[in-house]
Amino acid sequence: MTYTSDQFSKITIPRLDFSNFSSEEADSQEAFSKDFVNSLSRFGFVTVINHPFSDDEIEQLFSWNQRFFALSNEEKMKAAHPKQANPHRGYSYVGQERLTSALEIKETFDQGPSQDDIYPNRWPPESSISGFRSSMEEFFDRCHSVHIMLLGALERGLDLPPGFLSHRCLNNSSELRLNHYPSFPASEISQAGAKRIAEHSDFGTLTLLFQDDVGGLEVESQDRPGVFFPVAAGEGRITKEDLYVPKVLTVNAGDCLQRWTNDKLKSAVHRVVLPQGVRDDDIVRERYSAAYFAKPDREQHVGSLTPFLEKGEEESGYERITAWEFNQSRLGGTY
Ligand SMILES: O=C(O)CCC(=O)C(=O)O
Ligand SMILES: [Fe+2]
Repeated sequence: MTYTSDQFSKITIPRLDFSNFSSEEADSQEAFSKDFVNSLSRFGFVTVINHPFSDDEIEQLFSWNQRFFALSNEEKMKAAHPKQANPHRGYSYVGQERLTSALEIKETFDQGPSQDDIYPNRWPPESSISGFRSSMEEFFDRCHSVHIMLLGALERGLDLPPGFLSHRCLNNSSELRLNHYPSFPASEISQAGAKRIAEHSDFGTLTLLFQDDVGGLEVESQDRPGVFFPVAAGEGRITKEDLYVPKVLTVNAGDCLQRWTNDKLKSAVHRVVLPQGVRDDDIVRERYSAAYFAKPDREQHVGSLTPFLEKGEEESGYERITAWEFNQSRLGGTY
C-alpha cells in the first residue's frame, strides 16, 4: 500500500463537548453519546473538550513526560523494557520498536496497572526522578475511570444496556505510554523514509491521547484507503488551539472495540509524520504525547457481541479469542 497525505483535506474530525454528557440533561447526554458513536463509526477518531481531566493534571503529565526523557540514557536504562514485547513495560530507546520496516524516531515509557504481579512495571529509581512513580500511578487510575465513563457514553449511543461494555473492562489491564519524538533534521525523514510513528491501529477499546501543539498526527480516511489527513484538521492548517493540551483530548477506537461492534466502530490506521509546513532544511521540533491504551480484561473475549450480529448469524463476525490472546498476537513482530 502506498500512503499519501492530504494535509489540506476538508475532512474535520468532530469536536465534542463532554460537559453535555456530564450534565444532568438527558437530551444533552443523548446527543453527546450519539455524536460520539457517529464519529468513531465514520472516522475512528474524535476530539473532546471540557473532558474530565483538569488542566493541572495534564500539565503535570507533560511535565513528568519531559522530565523522564531528559534523564541520562544510563538512568532511563535502569527502567529498560524487557527483551520480549509482552506486554509493554518500561523504557524503549529510539529504534527499539518498529511497527513496520520504517525506522521510528521515538522513545517511549510504558506502564501497566500497579497491581499486575505477573508483568510488573519497570520504574526508574526514586532517587533519579522523585515522585514520578506515584504521580503516574495516580494518573493511570484516573484514565481508567475516564475510560469507563466513555464506555458508558458508547453504551448509550449504541442503545446497549448500561455496563454492557464497561463490565468487560473492570480488572484494568490497560497501558499508559509516554512518547518522546526527538528533534531531528527534516531531510532525514525524506531521505531515509523514517517516521515519528509508522502506520498502525491501536489494539484495545479506546485510546485517550494527549498531544502537545507540534502536530503531525494523521488518520487514514475510511472512504479513501491509503489517504491520510491530519487529526483536528479544519479548513486548512491546524492551529495551535486545535491541538493545545490540556484543552483537547483526542480519543480513538482500537481493534477490540471494532471487533466487539463487528466493524460498526472503526479502529482507524494512524501515524505521526512531519508537521504541516515543514521544509527539508528545517530542524523539526521535538514532540511529546501520552496515550492511554484502554483494554478489555485479559480473560474477556473479543469476538463480535450479539447485538452487532444479525439474528441467526451468531457464528459469524470476529472469533471469540480472549483479549489476552489477541493482544499477544498483535504485539508479536513489533519488537
Ligand atoms: O503521538 C501521537 O500522537 C500518537 C501516538 C500513537 O499513535 C501511539 O502511541 O499509538
Ligand atoms: Fe496509536
